[in-house]
Amino acid sequence: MSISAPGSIWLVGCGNMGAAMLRRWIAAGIDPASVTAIDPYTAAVPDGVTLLRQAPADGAPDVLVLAIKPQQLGAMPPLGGPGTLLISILAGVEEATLAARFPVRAVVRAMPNLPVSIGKGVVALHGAQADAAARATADLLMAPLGRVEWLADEGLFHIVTALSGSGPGFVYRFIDALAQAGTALGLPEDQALRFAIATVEGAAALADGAGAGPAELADRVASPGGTTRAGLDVLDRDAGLMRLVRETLDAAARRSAELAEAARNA
Ligand SMILES: NC(=O)C1=CN([C@@H]2O[C@H](COP(=O)(O)OP(=O)(O)OC[C@H]3O[C@@H](n4cnc5c(N)ncnc54)[C@H](O)[C@@H]3O)[C@@H](O)[C@H]2O)C=CC1
Ligand SMILES: O=C(O)[C@@H]1CCC=N1
Repeated sequence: MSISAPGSIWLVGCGNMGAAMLRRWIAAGIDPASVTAIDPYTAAVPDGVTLLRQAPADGAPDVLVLAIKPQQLGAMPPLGGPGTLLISILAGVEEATLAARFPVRAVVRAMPNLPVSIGKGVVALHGAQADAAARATADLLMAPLGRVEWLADEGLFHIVTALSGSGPGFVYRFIDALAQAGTALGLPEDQALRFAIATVEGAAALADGAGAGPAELADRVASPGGTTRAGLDVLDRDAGLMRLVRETLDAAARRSAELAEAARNA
């Protein structure tokens, strides 16, 4: 997929996620000269991208992408102008909070996840006041990052942030657990990790477009009286895995709501 920049872009915060999105945009064909990264600490940006240690005192971009930590919002000057589209990836921080702080034309919230750096991320979008042009620009910028879907309701961001925003972190824990269990049972450590990663990658790829839900796919792996059923019986005992994952998402979603409240009061 090749795209051209929708005008000038200021990327405020070029850490893990900001840099991941930027790398993907450049790979997708956005002219690096159209991007200014603003970050007091980041080590480097891709060739051709302008790096500033603080935001310019005047001027405004066509698109302002906010990728700082939610806790850093209070220190932000009121960037943007009447023609600017603000896209924020800040966990929890609400559109109304952003609109009150930044004098922009439109606000779109986005919740990406780390695999956007290889174009296999998930990006959820919402913009209650965003017009068709703003939504089209957001779609254009997010398309190279992976699966992009608009949310029907801004309140759903807490759940999406827990599921797909934080989700890679939870999946990495599962991969680690698979690998460590394999190692504990006697496999060489590096081989156990390679097999765990390839198993999760292959299982996810197969589930996408398999025409069957994950429960049915699990049954297809589990031969009656076989090894998988013996293992699934452990995961399913007292709905153990289901409960653990539910509590995990609950905790993450609750934290998102706390971040929203803190930003409202910042
Ligand atoms: N890491 C992830 O997987 C995801 C993160 N997010 C959101 O992305 C945002 C950034 O998260 P990360 O990239 O993980 O954090 P990070 O700490 O890696 O990046 C934040 C960047 O902001 C810079 N920064 C600090 N103060 C600044 C200022 N005054 N002006 C400009 N830049 C400043 C820091 O130097 C750093 O490079 C957060 O709001 C988070 O909720 C959303 C989805 C996934
Ligand atoms: O942990 C966080 O707060 C951010 C938001 C989703 C993923 N990372």
